[in-house]
Amino acid sequence: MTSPIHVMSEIGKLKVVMLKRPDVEVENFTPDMMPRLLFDDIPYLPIAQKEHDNFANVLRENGTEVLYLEKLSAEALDDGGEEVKQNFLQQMLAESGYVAGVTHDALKEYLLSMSTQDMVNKIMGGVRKNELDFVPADLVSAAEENDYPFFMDPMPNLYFTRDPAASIGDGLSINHMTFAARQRESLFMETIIKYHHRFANKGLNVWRDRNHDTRIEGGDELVLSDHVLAIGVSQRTSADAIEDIAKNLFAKSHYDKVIAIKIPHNHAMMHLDTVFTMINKDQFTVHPGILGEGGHIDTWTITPGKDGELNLDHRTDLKQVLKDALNLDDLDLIPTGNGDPIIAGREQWNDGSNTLAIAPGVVVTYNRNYVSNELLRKHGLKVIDVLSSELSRGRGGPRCMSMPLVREDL
Ligand SMILES: NC(=[NH2+])NCCC[C@H](N)C(=O)O
Repeated sequence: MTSPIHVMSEIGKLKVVMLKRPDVEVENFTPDMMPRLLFDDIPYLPIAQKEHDNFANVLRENGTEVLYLEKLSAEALDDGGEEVKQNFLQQMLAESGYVAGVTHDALKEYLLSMSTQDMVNKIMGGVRKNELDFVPADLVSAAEENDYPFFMDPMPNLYFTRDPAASIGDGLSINHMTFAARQRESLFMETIIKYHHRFANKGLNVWRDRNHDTRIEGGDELVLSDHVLAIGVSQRTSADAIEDIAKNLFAKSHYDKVIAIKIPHNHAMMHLDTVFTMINKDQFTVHPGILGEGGHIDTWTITPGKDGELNLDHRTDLKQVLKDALNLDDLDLIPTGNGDPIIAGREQWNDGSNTLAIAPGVVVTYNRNYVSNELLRKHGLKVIDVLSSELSRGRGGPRCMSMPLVREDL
């Protein structure tokens, strides 16, 4: 039997993927909450959903089974039974700021009065104060800022299923994320892996769990082969988390090389996959803006050292580093926006480098990045472009919006 998670590359034919259909969480906030929630605009929900359904259909038409985070989460809680559901809720409330107390109790009662699916959707969508027939009378609540409309914030970034967890080999990392706006997200994946009948007790390896202080996100974790990973040192992933996961992988898996790639620490390029993705055995997209003079960039190739320690090799020629790690004679680095500074900047902002390979040389991209798409076609790739006007407002593209669970081996 194949493992429910099996991902040995970025490009093997995509067999099973997990998505999250955007719902009320992407519009249940005001402009002043946007920076904190990591959004630059508020999507128009009906169109965002249409676009997302288009994305899911494209994947299905190409032979991929599409699973949904929201559905798996509810099923996992039902599979786990009453105690699991109670514990999940306790943890979610604690991470939302309510370890105990009157508000905790009122929220718990409110959420438990719903079906499991409605409860999950409600937690994802956010709980407003005016939904509950309850005004907290304790000092903590009274002393707090009263105008804030939410008891529990919405989680608008959930449709970027790539980030809270990442499939690697026959296992995954469940991530401690950087910003508070996203930290609760990975609790859903932890619950699915532990209790959903499709995943529980199937020998899955958790290479690193969410109980850490150091930060890592799936947008930075790229599976280049069954031996090599690339991980971004970015706004969202810290060097110490990379060392930690490298040590675990070297000790327990067939992975023996991690290429750490340092990218600018900013919102436009928050993850490695916003500036660099693998799309074929010897082809990558790369945003020219991350390469310094002469095309150089800081990379550290990490390999197992003595007594569980790590060896580091610092190099700046990305192309050569990749060629060496993947045993390739040549390699095609395709620049976002064809290298034009205006187009590259604009199309990178709209996730023009954030391609999802669904087979070697076959990629799903946003249709709005037409210059980059045309260039990919010129380089021999099959490009399937999907609708993107509203989805792109969350600052993530097809790779961010998908968590591959099973890919065919190459
Ligand atoms: N893998 C990715 N590039 N994900 C994009 C995530 C975008 C999201 N708004 C965030 O800032 O977290």
